[in-house]
Amino acid sequence: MPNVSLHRTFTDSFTQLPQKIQKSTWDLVFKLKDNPEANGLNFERLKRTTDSHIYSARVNNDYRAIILKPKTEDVFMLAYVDKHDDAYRWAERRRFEVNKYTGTFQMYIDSTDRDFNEVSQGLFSHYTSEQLLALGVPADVISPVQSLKNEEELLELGEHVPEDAMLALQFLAQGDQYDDVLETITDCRKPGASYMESFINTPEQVAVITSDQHLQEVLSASFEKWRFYLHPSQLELVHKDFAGSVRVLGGAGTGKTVVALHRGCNLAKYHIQTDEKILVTTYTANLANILAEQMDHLVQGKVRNQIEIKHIDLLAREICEQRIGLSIQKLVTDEQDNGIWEQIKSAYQFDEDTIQLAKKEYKYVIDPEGIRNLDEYLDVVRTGMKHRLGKVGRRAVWDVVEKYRNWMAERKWFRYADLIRHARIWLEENPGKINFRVAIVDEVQDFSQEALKLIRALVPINRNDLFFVGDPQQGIYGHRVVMSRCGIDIRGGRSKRLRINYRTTEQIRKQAIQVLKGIEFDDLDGQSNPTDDISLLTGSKPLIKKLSSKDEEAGYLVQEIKNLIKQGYQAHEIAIFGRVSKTLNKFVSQLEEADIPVNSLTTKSHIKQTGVHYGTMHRSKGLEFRVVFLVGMSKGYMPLQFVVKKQETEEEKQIILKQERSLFYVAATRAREKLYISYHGEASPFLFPKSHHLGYDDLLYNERNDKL
Ligand SMILES: Nc1ncnc2c1ncn2[C@@H]1O[C@H](COP(=O)(O)OP(=O)(O)OP(=O)(O)O)[C@@H](O)[C@H]1O
Repeated sequence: MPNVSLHRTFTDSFTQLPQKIQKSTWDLVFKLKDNPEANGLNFERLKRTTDSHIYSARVNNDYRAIILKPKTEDVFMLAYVDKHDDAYRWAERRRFEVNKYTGTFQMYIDSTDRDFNEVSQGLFSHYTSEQLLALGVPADVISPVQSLKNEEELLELGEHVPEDAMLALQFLAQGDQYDDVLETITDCRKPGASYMESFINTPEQVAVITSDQHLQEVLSASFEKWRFYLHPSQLELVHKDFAGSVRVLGGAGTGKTVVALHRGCNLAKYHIQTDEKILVTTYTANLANILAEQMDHLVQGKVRNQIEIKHIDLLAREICEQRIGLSIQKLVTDEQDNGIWEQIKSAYQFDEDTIQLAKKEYKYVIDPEGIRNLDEYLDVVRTGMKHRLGKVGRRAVWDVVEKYRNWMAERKWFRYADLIRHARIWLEENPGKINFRVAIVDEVQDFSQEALKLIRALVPINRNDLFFVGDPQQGIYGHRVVMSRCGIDIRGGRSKRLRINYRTTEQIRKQAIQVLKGIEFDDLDGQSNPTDDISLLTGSKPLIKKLSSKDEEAGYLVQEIKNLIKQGYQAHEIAIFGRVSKTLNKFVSQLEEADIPVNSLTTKSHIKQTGVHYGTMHRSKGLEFRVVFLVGMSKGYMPLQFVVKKQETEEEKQIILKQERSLFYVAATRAREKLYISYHGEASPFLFPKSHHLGYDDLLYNERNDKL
């Protein structure tokens, strides 16, 4: 029986088909698998293609599938399906090859009839043809590549370069060392491959079908690519047996969540005992919901039940209520918490300076370090705090803190951070009372030190015990952590990076990342963390639009959304984000007036299949949409002048500014295909950053501007 494989372009084209045609295509695949000679398949070689082993097969009267059938091997690879003429046109100039240097399967559009002149100061002038060949650039593509002057021209070559070679070239263009790029390639590929071997070497593009059930799964799934096409760099992280805890960092859209889900699923299936459990956790409730939904796609039944998915606050709350027996009268928000400090001040007649110092010490030292008593506070090293605070000062601070804590305890009021601390202390004092065999943590950059210690206390030290994924550039909650100080020991080989962005186009990624230029991010363990990803997709440049008033901006938004819907975009594939929810009201009401359905994104809401989604930029975390509008991006509102201004010290202001930059980066990278940024009055300095240092003139809201 022949082996059947599906190329990613086949799954892409399949999803676009009407349901009836999908059914016929499905029948075709099964027939092909059983007997390619069967009547009615019209399995015939395409004459016009550059390759002699490309065939078409009949789906029905109108539709054809394009299939690769090498002469010497009993394998079929389905490459594309579409209406007869469109399918033929798609195949016409497409080459299907095994690269003899990398052993990868390569598909690209022939461009040998064009003239390319080698340039002396080109993008790749300092590499020899041999060096480029070794990276997997096909011989025919060497001269187009050597004619390139800049990165933009490289991206324009698009499908004329095979995907794996394009990635290697993009990394080189970005400044990676040649040897490093070559090593990454040779690490995961094997030269001298047959077609079948090349499919296996290229798992990000070709799904090799292993059984009828597998074929059923691939065909009946709704074709989320991430379920079947993983890059070797992702697959390694899913399957590798690690001696201890692992941290995977990568920019937005590099597939960290995808890897975390697959790894959780893989460990649950093959590595844990039936009475053991895996914890999958993240920072917010709605992200935990999304993770649970996606995990349901990967695994069901008994194995799924061994995977518990919960956000960290809920986990801590359950431990506090169900294990420790805490009775929680009220969960205090940040705003209410500020009010409590004010009350302590007037009840005990503390002066403003003492209260402010105590608050700051609580926020940056006592709370993050999980300090329980004065002795611990007197001993602690106040990491990151610029001003010395001696014993007398600390005693004075502790006097206020004790009163604050008593105030909360008497009323049985808690913040989530308190619940995390209580749960952590209880777990450390009661080892083995709750055990997970493995914990997988998504969005680790948003976890506090206490939360990380809680995770550590939940999982005994073992092989593959903890798996963290995150992006320090997306830290929007201001936690400063050093993982090694939380009992989490990540040695060199277990600190990994993902660098290929699968979500956003390179143009959107570039616009988003420029706001972080020159800003230092560490790897959550004190070492620097580079920002050097690349995107696989290309598209149009983000559109930045200046409007003269808020009304005009709202009108513009409505018009653009109407246009997109006319072009075939569904309303739910579009999202609008603003810095604060108040900003959005006007925009939302105008959309409603124009009869465009809308959906608010709240803490617990799910992505729905109807209506344009809207919410604050904080709500955009972890989500993705085909089109994103960032509205109200005016000076004074991005970064939000009010939160920057209310910080006491310059140092605190800079911390908030960094968070605001990250917030912009997060929201902009939610866009898969199109990003629209609009403002009225003066532009946010994040839109056209001149330098990474922002003076206060760049931030202050100009009172003459139209109010948002
Ligand atoms: N190998 C792959 N092939 C195709 N699509 C992929 C692949 N890996 C990830 N994706 C897709 O890329 C998008 C981003 O993936 P994912 O959400 O895992 O990224 P992330 O790194 O967690 O992003 P963020 O940090 O921004 O939340 C998703 O749509 C996902 O389905």
